[in-house]
Amino acid sequence: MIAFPRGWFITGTDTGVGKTLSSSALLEALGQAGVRAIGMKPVASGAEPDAHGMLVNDDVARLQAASSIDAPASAICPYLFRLAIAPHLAAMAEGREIALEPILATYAALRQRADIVVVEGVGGFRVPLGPDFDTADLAQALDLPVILVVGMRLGCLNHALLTIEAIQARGLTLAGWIASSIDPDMLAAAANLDTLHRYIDAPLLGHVPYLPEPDANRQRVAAARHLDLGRLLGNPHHPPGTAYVTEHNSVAASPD
Ligand SMILES: Nc1ncnc2c1ncn2[C@@H]1O[C@H](COP(=O)(O)OP(=O)(O)OP(=O)(O)O)[C@@H](O)[C@H]1O
Ligand SMILES: C[C@H](N)[C@H](N)CCCCCC(=O)O
Ligand SMILES: [Mg+2]
Repeated sequence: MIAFPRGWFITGTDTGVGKTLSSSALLEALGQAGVRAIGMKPVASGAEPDAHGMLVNDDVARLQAASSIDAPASAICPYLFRLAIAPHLAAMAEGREIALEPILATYAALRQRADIVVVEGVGGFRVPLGPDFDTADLAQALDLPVILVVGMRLGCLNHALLTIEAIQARGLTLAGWIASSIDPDMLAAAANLDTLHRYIDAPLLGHVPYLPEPDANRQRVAAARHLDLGRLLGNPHHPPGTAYVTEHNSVAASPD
């Protein structure tokens, strides 16, 4: 019996900070460890028509490519909108509303097929989805531990600490955080990382350095090498006989 968590809700300090890169890298590492893992993007805004006129969202495509289980975009993204704007506004522009139930149904269906579901939010932790709910409510409804991706740029300290306050205010568990160096010119980057280390009472799951790799698949594989899956999955209290992922991403039986 492999004792895996059901998955994680991936949030970020903002939009464009590395949630998709980190989510796909996590999926990559899980797949390499033999785990049946699939990515989910409940709400995506910003899509372009492909050669067949089908709307394609880059996040969804990257999560699909990283997953070890095949699924069509519609099975992992119940709400896909054309305009690359706040999702509730993108929905409004199409005369649609985002509701919780279809998202929970999509997640439940994925849970039937995968050991682990990596759910990528949209933007930061408190993005409005409709008149009476937002992404924090969604995280709460999914009841998954949260991984925070901190985009390392000036301003990230405040965004990270406020986001963690909001996560905890919802009674959710911060399973860990990932630093993503999105700004190669950030001043005092190491000192900022050290400050986050001291303030954040949750494990650093990895620091993804600046990876200017234009190919998304190669960038994902490179980023996966910087994640410590053992720290995310492993813990000192494995019940004897369960299997877990070691720091070398190999599934191993825990010592009796
Ligand atoms: N560590 C990094 N090194 C180099 N480029 C990065 C890094 N992290 C993210 N990027 C790039 O920054 C852009 C935004 O990253 P990503 O799409 O993962 O952000 P996001 O938080 O998922 O954004 P959104 O809110 O739109 O979902 C992408 O082009 C990605 O390749
Ligand atoms: C379009 C972008 N890439 C994201 N998908 C949506 C980001 C929503 C941010 C909303 C906000 O906090 O202002
Ligand atoms: Mg994304």
